[in-house]
Amino acid sequence: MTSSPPSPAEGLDRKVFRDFFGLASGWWTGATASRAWFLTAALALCLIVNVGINFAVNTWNRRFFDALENSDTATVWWAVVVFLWLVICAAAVGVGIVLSRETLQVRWREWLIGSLIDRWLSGQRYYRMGLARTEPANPEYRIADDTRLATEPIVDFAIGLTTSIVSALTFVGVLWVVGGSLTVPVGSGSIVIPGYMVLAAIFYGVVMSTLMLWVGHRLPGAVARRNEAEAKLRFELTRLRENAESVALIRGEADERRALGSTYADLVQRWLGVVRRHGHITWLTNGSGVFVPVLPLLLAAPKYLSGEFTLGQVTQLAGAFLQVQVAIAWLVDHFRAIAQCYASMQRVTELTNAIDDIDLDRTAGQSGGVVVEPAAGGAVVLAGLTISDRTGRVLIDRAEARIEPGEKVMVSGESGTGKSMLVRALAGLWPWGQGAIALPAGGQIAFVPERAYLPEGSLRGALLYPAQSLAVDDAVLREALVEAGLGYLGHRLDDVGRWDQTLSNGERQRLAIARLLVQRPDLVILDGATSALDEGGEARLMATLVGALAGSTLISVGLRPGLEALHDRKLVLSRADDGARLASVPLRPRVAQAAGA
Ligand SMILES: Nc1ncnc2c1ncn2[C@@H]1O[C@H](COP(=O)(O)OP(=O)(O)OP(=O)(O)O)[C@@H](O)[C@H]1O
Repeated sequence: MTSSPPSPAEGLDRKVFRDFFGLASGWWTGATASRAWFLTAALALCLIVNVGINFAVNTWNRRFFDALENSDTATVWWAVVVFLWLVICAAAVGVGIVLSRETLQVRWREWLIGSLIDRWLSGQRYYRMGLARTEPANPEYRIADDTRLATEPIVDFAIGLTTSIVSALTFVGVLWVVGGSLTVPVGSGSIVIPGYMVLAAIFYGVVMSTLMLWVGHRLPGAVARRNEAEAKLRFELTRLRENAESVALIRGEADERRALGSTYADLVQRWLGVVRRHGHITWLTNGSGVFVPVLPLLLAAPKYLSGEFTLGQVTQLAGAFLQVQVAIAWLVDHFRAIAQCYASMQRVTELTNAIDDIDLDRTAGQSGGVVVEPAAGGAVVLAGLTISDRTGRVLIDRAEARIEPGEKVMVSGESGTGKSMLVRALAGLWPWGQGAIALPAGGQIAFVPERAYLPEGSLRGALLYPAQSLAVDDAVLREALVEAGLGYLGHRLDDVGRWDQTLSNGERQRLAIARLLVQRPDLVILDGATSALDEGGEARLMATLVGALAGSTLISVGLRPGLEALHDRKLVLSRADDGARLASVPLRPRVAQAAGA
């Protein structure tokens, strides 16, 4: 059962922003910089022109209402024509904003996904994080969805911020110039408040934003916790699907249902927490939504009634007040999106931090790390190889071995003595420990685990994987299938499907061996690669492999004793308290057996 997802701290952590922007700003500085800056500049230009159009509409309002008040028919008609042009310009700039904004979002996310996938896949980090148990839950969701949920709102924030600043400067100017000062009688004298509409607009905006921050500061944490619970539910459903056969065979549905029910109940609780906080925020947003259009009319009313303002000026001031409000309180409008975005940024940075940590682990292992290097001469050499786990517990102690080119060596030992660890170390996937492994330089190396990976696609693709570009004749592929005991699949080379699901365990293992017969690597390392076959079938398949790859070095782990005859030597791991010991045991010469097989 997976553990409950961690609850992110409430509030916003600045490190998350720093880490995320450190990562995501690479789009503007790397090879993609010219495209990134072009889209950014295009968007900024559209936004500035858009504020210009808003200013023109605001001025238009004043002219139009003044003309109505003065029954000036000629100006009213002129205003109608100008308005039609303003509509066309507003529509065109709107299209410009949508296209530049969405293209920027798509391209930025494309870059971010690409760079995350590169970081995740390179150096087998996707696998090593699992081994080290430091992988954050659902990395695939973080790469596929959180990148979108994090980047899209940031672009929208940037748009809101740019529009707000330009708009605030423009319309504060309108309020200042058109609104003028207000003279308030006090006792026998009076007080003059200069730019009173500006002061009122700024005061109202700041008060509302502060209230919003105060009421909404717990929302980001609540959204992050809900997203974690969503991710857990998805993970558990996926895990159930992946283990469908095992669960179905032991009739585990009721237990799974109970576990899923408790996960879903937790999600619902966290969701309701978000709903409650949205409710609190809506008090403010809706109240303010009704109040804001009326407030400037109330503020302008005294000067209109005293004849200082025309109707046009009142309309213009009301519009400008609203624009300043929207500008100052842009945070209010975007609060929910910030919360959503923060949670996703956090999930992306958790993944990149885990990736960085696994690299640190590799280079700064307590004992210097296992060094895997190519060496001339073609031999596989283990020199002072100690393999430990991440805590420093020694699993294999100071192993020494030299496997000559073409030699066939069997690695055996009781369960848990570290045979698979040795294979991981040979593959460069287990960094913890010390000592050195030399592998043949330039030679092709194939690792075949117990459950061979078969990609989706044609059978031909599965046989050639990962050397898809290898030009191999169909006859050779069919011959390999026949030799591996899969001759009946020979006519299905181009059949596309999920071969990993349609083949049985034994067939999958035979296919992995057929792959070796096609690709003919110089060094083959098998880890339980034929364990699903019956003893006779395994012996025949191994004899075929040994015979076909006579010149290749073979290291095979976990094979039944009956196969000793096909190997030159045995490396035996024997359990000891301070780490298993590796010893070399000679076997009878195999030439005759292999040839006779
Ligand atoms: N990811 C891991 N992190 C820490 N320790 C691990 C990890 N995987 C395995 N081990 C431990 O390392 C030891 C050796 O495991 P390994 O899988 O290499 O044994 P093995 O000899 O291949 O066993 P078997 O024959 O049963 O497959 C075991 O004690 C196991 O618990």
